[in-house]
Amino acid sequence: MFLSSVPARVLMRRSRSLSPCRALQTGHSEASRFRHLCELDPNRSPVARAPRASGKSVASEESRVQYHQLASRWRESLEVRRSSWASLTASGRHRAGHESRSQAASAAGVAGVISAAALAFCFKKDSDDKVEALLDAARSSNTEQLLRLLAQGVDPNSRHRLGWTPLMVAAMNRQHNVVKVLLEAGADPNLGDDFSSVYEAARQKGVHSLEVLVSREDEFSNRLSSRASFRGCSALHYAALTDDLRTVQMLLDAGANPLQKNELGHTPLTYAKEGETAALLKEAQNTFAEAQQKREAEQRRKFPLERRLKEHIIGQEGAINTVASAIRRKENGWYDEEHPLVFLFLGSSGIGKTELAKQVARYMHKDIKKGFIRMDMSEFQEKHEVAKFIGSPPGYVGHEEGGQLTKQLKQCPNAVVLFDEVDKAHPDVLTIMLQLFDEGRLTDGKGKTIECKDAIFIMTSNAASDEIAQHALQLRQEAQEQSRRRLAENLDDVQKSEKITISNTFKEQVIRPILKAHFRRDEFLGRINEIVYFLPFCHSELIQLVSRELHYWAKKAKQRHNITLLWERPVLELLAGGYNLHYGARSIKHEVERRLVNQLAAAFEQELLPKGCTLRLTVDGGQEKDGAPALHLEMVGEDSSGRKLDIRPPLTPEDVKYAH
Ligand SMILES: Nc1ncnc2c1ncn2[C@@H]1O[C@H](COP(=O)(O)OP(=O)(O)OP(=O)(O)O)[C@@H](O)[C@H]1O
Repeated sequence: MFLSSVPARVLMRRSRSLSPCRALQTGHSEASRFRHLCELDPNRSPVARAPRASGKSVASEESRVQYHQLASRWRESLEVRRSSWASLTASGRHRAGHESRSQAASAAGVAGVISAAALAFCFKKDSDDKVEALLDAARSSNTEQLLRLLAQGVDPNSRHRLGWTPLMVAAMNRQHNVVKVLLEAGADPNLGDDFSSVYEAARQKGVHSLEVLVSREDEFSNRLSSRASFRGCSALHYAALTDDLRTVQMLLDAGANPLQKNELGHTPLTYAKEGETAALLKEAQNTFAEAQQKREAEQRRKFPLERRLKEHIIGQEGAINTVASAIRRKENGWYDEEHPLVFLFLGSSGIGKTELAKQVARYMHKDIKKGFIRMDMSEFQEKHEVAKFIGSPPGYVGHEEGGQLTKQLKQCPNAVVLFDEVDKAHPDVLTIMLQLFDEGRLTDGKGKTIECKDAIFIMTSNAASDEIAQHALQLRQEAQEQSRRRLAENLDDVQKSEKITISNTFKEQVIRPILKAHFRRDEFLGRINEIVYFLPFCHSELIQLVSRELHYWAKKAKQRHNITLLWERPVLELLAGGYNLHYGARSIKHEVERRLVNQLAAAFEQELLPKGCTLRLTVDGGQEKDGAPALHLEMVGEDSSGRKLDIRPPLTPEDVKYAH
């Protein structure tokens, strides 16, 4: 366990003379000098400076000695507490063994529990001790001990309780042999440090910052600033910090990524001094970037974006192909780098416009939270709401808050930005968007400009959705008629008949005038790279949607109640009948909830579903109130026979009578 409470007496002494907090406040306090910590800008080099030789350095040397004496005393007290715990559990184990022979069964049971807990504690303690020993060996360059522990199966990637790994320790302390042994044993050179700063770690672990400081200095390095943040630093960052060319080379040879950024967004090169190490890292960055580009291109070839998108989106093949082609042009450098990519997604509600935008963001960015910005444009219908969009100018209310769009774009200038229901936005907001699309930059209320030429802007609109839906239905009908005629000759054509394409004539003669009327400006439409059409679902797509929804509930039933759900094609057909053109996939979700999930919940409440049972969904001739065939739940027996569940409607006529 960690040092949990620093004795008050010690704390008082420390806080008067050695407090890191005081060092932080005064900057030039005795404490900060004696500890060699250069309290530099925490965003820049976190390496400690060498102590300055001054008249006061004698005093600071005394304090240093005093501090290390205190630290060793805490360490002793920690050891005492550890060993008393161990002896306590050991005696528990012994007593438990003794009692199980001589006392009653109940006592033996209790002792068994205690001994199991003690055993678990001992195992845990043993493995914690081994990790500690490994870290210790890495720091003190005890390769013999290191090899022995690794041979015993201690994970070379295990972490100190404050977050660093043995490889980081070795890199920071220039222990070349240790670095070599650890890399050979499978240590990952790209792991990032979980340790942030002394104060942050103390806050997170709920312990005194002094304890963290002692650990960091004694068990990692005493050459680092306590204020700087180290989260995300890899072994390569630490090797660059100490200007250790040999370790840098070894880590790079073992596959360390020189482009990896820590939490502050710095690569190892940021911390390297000008010279051989920096030159090596620069070269490695170029080589790594080239190799990475090749790998990504290979990945894209093997697993094209279209396929990735189709894993999440049912149907909408035309939309997926249009978007994927535009992104492919951008990724391969076949695009106009002066302008961001702009799409307009058209189609009725619930057919995958938002979902496609989200999937594009997921593909482009690992951090989907920052990489996907969603703006509901119905919130910007009034002229004065422009200020909410990009922030108010100085002197106006809310100036300090900044704008909703600009704030998020600043954090991720190449985000995927979704402008939902764009046709609802005020014309002044559209003017700002036009500037954004045209110039690829935006100036916020504070006069700061954000460059976002690499962003992808997606607008959605329900304008012309009825016309698109009707046109698509008509095309499908025509295609079906045609395939019916061909059916006798060629069966393969039946499936293909569901794929339709919106004609250019329809786009120009029907859609464009509607969009013009909505946006009232040609230049706005002219800045859109692709207008993407989302069509109503065809029958086979509805079946896929229903099937996906049923699998979702089947998984939940299994996980939560260990109930297995089975169904066959007629169930899919029945539920697909609940499709409503105006609500899209949402109507399928509602239909499944209404017909199936409601019944499951009622049966569960009436205790008709024992744990581990198997239920089959069936469709029978009986009709529900709306005239549709009824969906029933059958309990499946061991011989596969089915017994229909008699689920009472939640509100029976008797209930109604009593309610009155
Ligand atoms: N083509 C699709 N494939 C799979 N799921 C879909 C599809 N279309 C819609 N959904 C699901 O339906 C829900 C609503 O979809 P989405 O938010 O994309 O609708 P939308 O077209 O943006 O409509 P709205 O403008 O009403 O938001 C989501 O849960 C989504 O996963």
